[in-house]
Amino acid sequence: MEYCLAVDIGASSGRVMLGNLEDRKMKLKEIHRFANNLIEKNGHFCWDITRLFNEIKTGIKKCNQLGVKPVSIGIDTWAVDFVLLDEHDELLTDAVSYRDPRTDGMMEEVEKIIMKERLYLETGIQFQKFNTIYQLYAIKKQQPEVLKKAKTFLMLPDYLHFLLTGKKANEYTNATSTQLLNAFTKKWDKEIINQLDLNIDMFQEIKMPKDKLGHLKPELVEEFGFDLEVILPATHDTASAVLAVPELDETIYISSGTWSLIGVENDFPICVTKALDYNFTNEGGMDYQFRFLKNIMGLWMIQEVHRNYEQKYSFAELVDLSRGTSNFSSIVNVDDQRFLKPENMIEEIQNYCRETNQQVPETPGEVAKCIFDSLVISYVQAIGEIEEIYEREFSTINVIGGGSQNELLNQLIADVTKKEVYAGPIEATAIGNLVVQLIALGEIQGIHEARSIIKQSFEVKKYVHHNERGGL
Ligand SMILES: Nc1ncnc2c1ncn2[C@@H]1O[C@H](COP(=O)(O)OP(=O)(O)O)[C@@H](O)[C@H]1O
Ligand SMILES: C[C@H](O)[C@H](O)[C@@H](O)C(=O)COP(=O)(O)O
Ligand SMILES: [Mg+2]
Repeated sequence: MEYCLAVDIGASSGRVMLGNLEDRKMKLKEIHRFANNLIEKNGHFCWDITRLFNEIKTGIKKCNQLGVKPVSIGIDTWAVDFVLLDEHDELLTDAVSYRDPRTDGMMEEVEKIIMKERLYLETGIQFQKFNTIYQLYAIKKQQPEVLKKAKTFLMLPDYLHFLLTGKKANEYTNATSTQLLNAFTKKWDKEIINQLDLNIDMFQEIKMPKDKLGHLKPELVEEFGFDLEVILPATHDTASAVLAVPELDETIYISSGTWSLIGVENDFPICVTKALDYNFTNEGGMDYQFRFLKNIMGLWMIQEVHRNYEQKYSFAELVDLSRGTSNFSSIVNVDDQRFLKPENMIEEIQNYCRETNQQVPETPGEVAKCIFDSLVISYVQAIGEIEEIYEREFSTINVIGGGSQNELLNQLIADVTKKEVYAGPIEATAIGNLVVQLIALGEIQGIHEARSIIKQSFEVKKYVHHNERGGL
């Protein structure tokens, strides 16, 4: 019975989870949790990558207090963001966030060189202004000397694994989110990279989930009191999360955290014109599966409202406050770019409602209800697009991640879609991270057995639509 460590760092919080199998059930223990947030550094919105690494080390050391010695560790985070290293393996860049405005206008600049249709056919990746391709193009335009000096490109989980082991590689699932990896060759698309002159030599070898990257640097073995082997999970957190969906047949998943990622799992990329028009993406998964999904602004909006109210209301309290506002029904387009990084989310929502001649939310409950109702509208739109492209209906929706604790939202989804809604596992990302390690260690045969174990190990709540409640 081996213990493994999964480190899941989302945009709002990180957690170090200890996992193992007992009687063919998965046991999961949260041994460290920490906040994550943007910081302003050198004029950009960044992640405090040094603090995040120190939090990981704090979590690893807590194993000693528990008297356990895990054998492996894997780290996953959000997608697209990266760092560049110089010839001495020192940081050339900060860990700039995808919410930073440095990529404003870059998609249009790239499109002057590579047509959208071609980029989509080669990579299958959605057009988001924050994709890695546009972040790198921004560096090329704004700091050309930095791109020229770069010897190593590492996405954030790659970099954290490098800090642990000294080994460099780009993990496949996260690399697909860059919009620079070819969906068919599964390798860096050298033609696209060279056409944009993005320094092809800095990209590293593509490694797959289950690959063993290496053991800890000796000084860390000394610091922790035990060794660990890095076994690559699906380092894109959503790729890990979807591995933990207990039942995928007939199911549309909603990975509900800072973002809402809504989609289905596929054996091949879907790059048809309609998928491009609806801006769906084909992110890579373990065993070369694809996640055909759409990004929806997600619970980021309520996170910002929580911050605007200076954490006066918990997320659960904001949900409860929204229940008492049934006569409030204003809706915003959650996917409007104005909500990606507004100065003040409450004011941005109020301005939107004012500009669209709708009732302006004034109380915390009204603001929260506007967000939850508006998210469901966007989910319904995406579900309709998925069923149109697949030319079939899906009978169930599985909400995974922290957002699956929002019982009001889960019920709203069931009421409006009239589909069965399953909520959980909450820590789907960490669970998906762990199953990959356990598969690599030979403790689980493969993803089918893993999903069966997950189904028996974790609570999933069911919601059905209540006729008397009606829709929105
Ligand atoms: N008790 C709760 N009730 C309702 N919503 C909750 C609760 N706990 C967490 N959430 C929601 O879960 C979100 C965080 O989900 P999580 O998957 O941890 O995000 P990420 O991985 O992006 O950091 C919060 O923004 C909040 O909206
Ligand atoms: C920017 C990306 O679209 C984003 O990272 C998304 O892919 C994702 O992984 C979100 O994860 P959270 O846990 O931060 O919601
Ligand atoms: Mg997450």
